[in-house]
Amino acid sequence: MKQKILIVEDEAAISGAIQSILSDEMTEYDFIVAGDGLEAYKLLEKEDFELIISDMKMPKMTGNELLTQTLKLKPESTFIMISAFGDIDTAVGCIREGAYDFIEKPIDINRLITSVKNALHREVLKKENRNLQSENSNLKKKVNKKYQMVGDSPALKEIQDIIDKVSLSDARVLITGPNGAGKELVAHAIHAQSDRNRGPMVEVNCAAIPSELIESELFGHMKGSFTGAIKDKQGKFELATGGTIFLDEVGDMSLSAQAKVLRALQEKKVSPVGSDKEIKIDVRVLAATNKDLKKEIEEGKFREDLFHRLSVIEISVPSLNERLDDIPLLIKHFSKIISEEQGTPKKDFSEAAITSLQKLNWTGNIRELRNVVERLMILGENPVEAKDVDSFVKK
Ligand SMILES: Nc1ncnc2c1ncn2[C@@H]1O[C@H](COP(=O)(O)OP(=O)(O)OP(=O)(O)O)[C@@H](O)[C@H]1O
Repeated sequence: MKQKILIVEDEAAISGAIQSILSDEMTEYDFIVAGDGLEAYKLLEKEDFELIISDMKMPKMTGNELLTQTLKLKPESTFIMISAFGDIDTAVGCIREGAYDFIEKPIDINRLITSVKNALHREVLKKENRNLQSENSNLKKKVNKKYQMVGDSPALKEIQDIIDKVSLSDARVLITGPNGAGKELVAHAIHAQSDRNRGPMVEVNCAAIPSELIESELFGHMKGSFTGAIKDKQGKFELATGGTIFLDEVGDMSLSAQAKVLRALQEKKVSPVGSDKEIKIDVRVLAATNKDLKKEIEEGKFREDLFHRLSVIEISVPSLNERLDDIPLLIKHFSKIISEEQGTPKKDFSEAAITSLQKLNWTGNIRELRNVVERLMILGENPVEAKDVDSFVKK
């Protein structure tokens, strides 16, 4: 079905001329004519028009009244006003009221065609923009869902509160806590909620990179700067420009790498290995560790100055054993996402099964709970019962 343009004009000769000229130029639209403002308004109540081209002086309802009433009814409507009485004041008044353009009579055909084409182009852009906005908000919802922190224990609520606050700033955050407790999730949530979410989130697992390569990994290198450097490579700090760098397992970084990271944070610049040029960096730094960094400092394994640079804010993620209240919601959450990911039916867990699970010792924290839920969904009955927990969860 073609989209429609409404022409509102009490002089049939003029509306006929406008209709004939525009329909020759724009064959993809249907042009409908109304003889006065009231007739137009009745049509507008029933149908949508891409554009309304309206005379000002008409019986029953003037163009100005039509403009005001229509914008109340459909605020997104686009109007081009036409008037023989066009003086600057009328034109300015119409535009101020919300009209897109104002054309004086006698109508200059080229001016009319250009104005109509521009208005329609603007409509296309408006639609594209609306689609992009809804796509963007769907994507954001998906990202936020992926990094959603499930749980209603006081400890988790406190963490969520801190995340909400630190997301508004660029402050460095050190996230501590045992393995599998959700440190990485906290880092992603901070990035996703911050203004930097349009930029990249670059993760570096400091424990997984051999100490002789960490400098090149973080700051990049120039071709030929060491054996194996066969081409120039950008470092993670540079790749994270405009976004966030997440230094996971930061407590496992060698002392020499720590010194270089400290310099990068102090000077907000990095130098690729084998280069004397310096690259300015604009990144937010988040770090995580399961080590007790104060103890590492005492033992001479971690630099105190770097610790203070990284831990402007510290978020300590408690073990699952310290927030057993979160277990029921986490089970529900994992059962849902596991069945979605694997296309298997969702399973319920009986009250007794949940209570049994709350009595276990969760040394592997939430990661371990997720694995156990997955195992019980595969091996257990539906609903999963306490006896399934006894049979399939060895502790
Ligand atoms: N509150 C939570 N709600 C839902 N899922 C969670 C929550 N906390 C952690 N998870 C999930 O548990 C798993 C382990 O979390 P994560 O990787 O963030 O832990 P970690 O502390 O960074 O672990 P490690 O120190 O071993 O790297 C992930 O699959 C994560 O999505």
